[in-house]
Amino acid sequence: VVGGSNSSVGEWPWQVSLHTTLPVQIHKCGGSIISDQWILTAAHCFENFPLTELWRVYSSILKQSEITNETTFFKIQKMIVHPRYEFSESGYDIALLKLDRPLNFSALQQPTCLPSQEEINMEYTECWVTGWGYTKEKGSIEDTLQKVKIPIIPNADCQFQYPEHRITDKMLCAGYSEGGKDACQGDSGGPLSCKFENNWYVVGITSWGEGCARPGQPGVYTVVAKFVDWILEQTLED
Ligand SMILES: COC(=O)Nc1ccc2c(c1)CCCCCCC[C@H](NC(=O)/C=C/c1cc(Cl)ccc1-n1cnnn1)c1nc-2c(Cl)[nH]1
Repeated sequence: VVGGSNSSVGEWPWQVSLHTTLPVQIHKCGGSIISDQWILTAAHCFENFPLTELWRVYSSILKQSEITNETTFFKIQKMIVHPRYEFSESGYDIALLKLDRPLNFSALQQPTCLPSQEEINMEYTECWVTGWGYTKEKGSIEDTLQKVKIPIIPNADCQFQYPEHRITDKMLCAGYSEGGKDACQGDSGGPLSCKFENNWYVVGITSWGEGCARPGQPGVYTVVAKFVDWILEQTLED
């Protein structure tokens, strides 16, 4: 996250850190708790790491330094990548992870709400992107979970800013025309969380952008509302 600040304990209790263990253990992506056994994240995180055995899910973490060999984690029982995903910039950048066991909700780990399916993206006026990603383009993973408030912008404006891309209705863009605040490498898969009538919703999944926090190059997010049917089909089936 570029231009953000440190989150406090329990501020984003649905945020998880997804690690792979080989060749060394490192943070790879963010994710969001949406039920006691399901994590919502980005499909692109698994492109070169499709084996569930290689992944660890850490919840109720504020600092990456809290993670040691003794820290408990969840294994992934099932990984569902959207069947129409090809690469981030063509959309459908969404995946579901079923945990090997249900997690117990607490102040530090609990689900966020899925948005309703109506097109109300523009009514969200309080949206934040969170993650342990870089704070500048050639950065490194942050220890403390970062947060930054970023406005959702109309897709028409976003399409003008990305003339070589097709910004679909299943993508949303968020950013400041002057840049300076954005997601960045290591944040993907994490939530764009919006507060609406005193509840928090995972409105977007951090997906891609041209550089980080550049003027006129907003971040592009998967519109979760467009996939609620798919999410329910995949998760309620179990
Ligand atoms: C010590 O541990 C580490 O350094 N870990 C570690 C450190 C970094 C990374 C990994 C692990 C995961 C790589 C593979 C999966 C994921 C591959 C793609 C992923 N993209 C993003 O997270 C965000 C993109 C992004 C999203 C928005 Cl909305 C706006 C601008 C964006 N950016 C444009 N340019 N940079 N950001 C990424 N993530 C990383 C890179 Cl490197 N790129």
